[in-house]
Order: sequence, then C-alpha cells, then structure tokens
Amino acid sequence: MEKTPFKAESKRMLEMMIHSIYSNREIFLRELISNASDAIDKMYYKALSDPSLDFDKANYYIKVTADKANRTLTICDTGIGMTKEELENNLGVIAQSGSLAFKNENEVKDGHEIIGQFGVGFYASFMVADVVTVISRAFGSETAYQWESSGVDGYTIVPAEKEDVGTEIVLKIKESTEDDHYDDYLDEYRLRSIIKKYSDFIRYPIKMDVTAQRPKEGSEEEFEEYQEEQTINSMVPIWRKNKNELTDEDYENFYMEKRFGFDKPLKHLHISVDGAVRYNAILYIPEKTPFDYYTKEYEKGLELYSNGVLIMSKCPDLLPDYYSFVKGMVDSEDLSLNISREILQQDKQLQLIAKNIKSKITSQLQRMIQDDRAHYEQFYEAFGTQLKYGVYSDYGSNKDTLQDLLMFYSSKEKKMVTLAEYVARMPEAQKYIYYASGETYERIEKLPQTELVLDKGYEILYFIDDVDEFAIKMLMTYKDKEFRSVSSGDLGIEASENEENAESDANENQALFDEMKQLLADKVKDVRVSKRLKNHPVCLTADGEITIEMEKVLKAMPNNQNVKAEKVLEINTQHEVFQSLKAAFAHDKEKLSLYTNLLYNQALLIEGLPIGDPVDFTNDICKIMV
Ligand SMILES: Nc1ncnc2c1ncn2[C@@H]1O[C@H](COP(=O)(O)OP(=O)(O)OP(=O)(O)O)[C@@H](O)[C@H]1O
Repeated sequence: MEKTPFKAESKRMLEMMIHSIYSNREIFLRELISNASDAIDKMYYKALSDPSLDFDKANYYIKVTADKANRTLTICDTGIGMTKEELENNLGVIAQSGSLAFKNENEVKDGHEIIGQFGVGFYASFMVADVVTVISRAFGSETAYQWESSGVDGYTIVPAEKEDVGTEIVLKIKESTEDDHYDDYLDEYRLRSIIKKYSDFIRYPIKMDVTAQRPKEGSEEEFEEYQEEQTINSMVPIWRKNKNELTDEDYENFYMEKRFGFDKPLKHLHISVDGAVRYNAILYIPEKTPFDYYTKEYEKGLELYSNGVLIMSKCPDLLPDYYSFVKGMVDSEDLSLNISREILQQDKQLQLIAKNIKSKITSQLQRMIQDDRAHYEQFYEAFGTQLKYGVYSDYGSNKDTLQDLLMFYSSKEKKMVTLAEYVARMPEAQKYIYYASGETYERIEKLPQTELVLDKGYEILYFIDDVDEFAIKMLMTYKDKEFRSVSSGDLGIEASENEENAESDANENQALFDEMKQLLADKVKDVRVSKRLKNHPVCLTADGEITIEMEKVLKAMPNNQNVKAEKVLEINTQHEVFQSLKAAFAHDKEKLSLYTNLLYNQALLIEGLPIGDPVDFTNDICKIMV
C-alpha cells in the first residue's frame, strides 16, 4: 500500500527548535563557529582529492565582529561556502545536514572530523537574533547569494556581492529587556569568554578585533586604547599533543588556564586510548581540598569535548563519587550526542570511558603509594576522607577498589601506613588488626584501652575521622584479618596472668560490681573487671556493634536516631583505687556512691565525652579533698 509521508509544519518546527532545544542561549556562537570550522575542513578535504588545489592553512580563519551601534554580530569564514541550492537545502530545510551528508561521502581524516550532524545548530541563532542574514559564495562559483530570515516567516534568497569564497553570517541582535541581556552578545569581553569556553580547540584561528592599550606617543605614563586583531582560541588542544613534547609546566598552565583549581595540581595523568573506546583525557589530582569540597555546593565532573568542541562543563557521569576530587577533561569522537549537544543520551561509550578512567585513577594512586609517598600522603591529607566515604557508601560495593588506597596513623611507625604494610608486619600470634578511635592522635596515645595491646608489642591504627570506624565496619576484613577495636570485649590476646587474676577478682567482688552497676543504672550496661588496663583505674568500653566513637558521630548527625553504645565501665582491680572501692563497699556506702560517680565521670572525660553535670563533678572532687 502506498504510504503517505509525514508532513511537518515548518513554522512550528522552527519555533520548537528555537525555544525548546537549548537551555543555554550562549551556545548559538558555538554552533556557528563549529559550522564555520566544518566549512573550512571541507576545503581541506577538497584539496586532498584535487591535486591542483593547495590547502594553505594560513588562508583559513573565522572572524567574529561585533558592531554595537548597529547591534550586529558577524561570523565570517573562509570555508567552502554555499551555492544557492545549498542555501536552500541546508538552511531552508530543518534537520537537513549538509555536513552529515559530506561526512558520509568522505573518509574521515584524523584531526579533521566534521562536527555537524543534526542539521539544527544554525537555527540557534534565532535565540538571540531578530534577523539572520547569510551571504555566501561557494567554492568554484563567481556569484554569491544572500539568505535572510527573521525566523518564523520563512526566508528569502537573492543574489549578492561577495569578493571571496566563504560565508558571512550577520545576526541582528535582539533588544535587551529587564530579564534578557542580549547586549552581552555584542560585548567584546563576553564574546571572548564564550569563544574560549566552547570553541577554544577549533583547529582554525578564531579572530576578533579587541581593545588593547599602548603608551601614547611621546608619553610614558599616558595610555591610549586601540583596536587590534587577535586570535582568541588556543587551536591545538594540549591533549592531542604528544606527551613527550609536553613539560610539567605545560600541564600546570593548562590547569590554571582552565581554572580547574586555584592551587597547583599534585599530579597529572595524560591518557590516550585507541581501542574499543577512543578518547583523550587530561586528569589532575589537585593539591588542596577545595573550600566547598565537603558541601552540597561542590559539583564533581570532568569537561567533556566531542571533537574539540565543549559539550559539557562538568560531566558528572565520568567520575565515581569517591574520585570526585579529580579535575580535567575528556575528548572523544565516539559519543552519541543528543540534538542539543548539551546532554548525552544514555551512552555506552560514556560508560566505557568512565570505567576506564576509574581504573586509570586507581592505578595512578597505587603507583604514588609506591613511588611518590610524600605526594601521596599530601593527597591523602586532602582527600583521604573521601576515599573512606567511598568504602562505606553504596553498601561497600567499592571496597575492593579502595582498600589498598587507605592509610591510617600507626602507633608503631608514628606515621601513616597502608593496610598492606600493617598486615605484612603482623607477628604470627597476632589475630586481629587493632584500631583505637579518638579525637586526636595524642589523645588516643593516652587511652587506657590501648595498654594491653601495646604491651603485647602489637601495632594499633589510630582513627580520628568520623567515617573511619564506619568504613572499617564495611570492610570487615583485610587479607582475611579481622579488624578489632582495642575497646572490644575480645581482643584475641591469649589469657595472661592479668586475665586469670581478673577472673578471680570478678568472682570475689561480684557484689561490689553489682552495687556500682545499680548506682550507674541508667548510664552503663555493666560494671566489670578489666582485662586490658595496667596503669589506669578505669575505662569505658562498649558491648555490641555500636562503639562509643560511633555513638558520638551518630549523635552529631542532623536527624540522629538516638543510637546509643552499650557502655561498660571497666575497673582495674590491680590499681590502688580498687582497694578504696572495696573499703567503701564494706564500710561506707555514701563513699562508694561518691567514688563510683567520680570514676564514671573520669572515664567519660578520657573518652572525650561530656560529663553529665560538671558542677556535681567538681563538688564531688571537693568532697574528697576536705
Ligand atoms: N558557515 C557555513 N559554511 C558552509 N556551510 C554551512 C555553514 N553553516 C551551515 N552550513 C550548512 O548548513 C547545514 C546545516 O547547518 P546546521 O548548523 O543547522 O546543522 P549541522 O551543522 O549540519 O548539524 P548540527 O545541528 O549537528 O550542528 C550544515 O550541515 C552545512 O552544510
């Protein structure tokens, strides 16, 4: 059966095109410059197939000229131009891409990939212009034609005068309103920044007459302004250059130019992949934590280019959250762009690139641990917390990637060590990887709970970040070794004399402990003999999964669920103070209550926990002084 083709209402189509495709008006310039670049590339291809033509790069450029008085912005190129028919077909038919057709007919030569493909970019001009005039003279033609349109009412084509081959597009910029600052597109500074942002790596010079200053003739102090033609774009993207030609300084300059950060990069990674997925990337590990890094305002992402044209300033999908500190850019020819070139359709290539980038960053960090420890420690100081969050979040699904990048302060080495280093040093008899939590290394060092483990000569990792214990709980083991807090009930250390004494002390003094437990009824779950204390009289530990440090962290969270650690007051029965407790239990119950409260408050202070009532506490101290 004969099929009737769909018809499109071109007026409506154009309206939709102008108002619904792009969310960002300034990209009209990117689209026109990309078209100009495509037109020059077509000349290049022509020269390839026609030996009589000589493609001298010096003759090819794009020029952007703003005329504030007449409210016009002109984009002129020395490219292949358009015949009358081409003006008709390419600019008169929405979604007709001469460039796509050209691409299909010509084999792509490296470095000269044609950008256009959808046949809509040109119409972005109507977002900022009331009237668009295109004067074009096609290569090989003596006559030029002028195409003109004010958007919805169609277009006209008339013969025109044009001396050279190429195209000139004149936009009559709309009048500004209170909300819409169209004047921006006539402003030299603004235009330069739009060109730099989106079209910096267009292969041909984008020229502009810019205002410069020079000393006035005959004067050293007075300056005058004058107009000077300058090339605005960098043209050759650094990532397309050979790594051997580039110095550290070149990479640093690119980091600064792109304003990836205000610091210096700590490390850079230049990646060129030419396999199942083709892309170039330059990635940086910054030196310092950005001031807003741990806030909601911080946006992760890499600049994304397709054929040297900026598609997205921050493409978040290229980086996992735990590497959100990485800055830089990715350029790929293989991306399937959506029509606005602003966002990407669910793109397999993008996912492949992201996966590849992730593993490159991981290997780079692992290399730094081995070969450049000082810089790694500096990096870890700035972003280690993020790696630990990475272990903890997403139900621990990234822990295998990240565990070898973690570092903690070691009681033995007095510096940051990796888990691999810790495990390699473990004596055979040591069952667990020990850790102790606290506010600072100095405070942890003095924690009574560490005494027994240290006495055994075992190394302890000091945790001072809120996320540390949560990350370790997610990790559970490293190389089959379980993590164990020095405050936990079972330290896996063989029964010592200490422990046997504790056993008999517990049996003998159960009544005393029961009474103390009653006195602290709402505060602790239990009072018991300590197997870990040597020099201190008391300490607080916790039974169950929630440790005291975790309770502190959870309490500080905005919508805390009032999760509490099951606190245990441990008593050192070898300490002299214990004799005083026993005596008080036997003869003076009031004193026992006083001592119990004092010891409990001491244990709280050692843990860095607030004591219930400081006034009561100081009064209690006074009582024993008089
Ligand atoms: N400056 C120019 N010189 C020569 N031809 C041009 C120029 N600008 C546009 N064209 C022609 O007009 C066609 C339509 O341009 P338009 O910008 O709408 O789409 P495109 O560049 O093909 O695709 P995309 O929407 O992906 O940018 C181009 O394919 C090209 O053939």
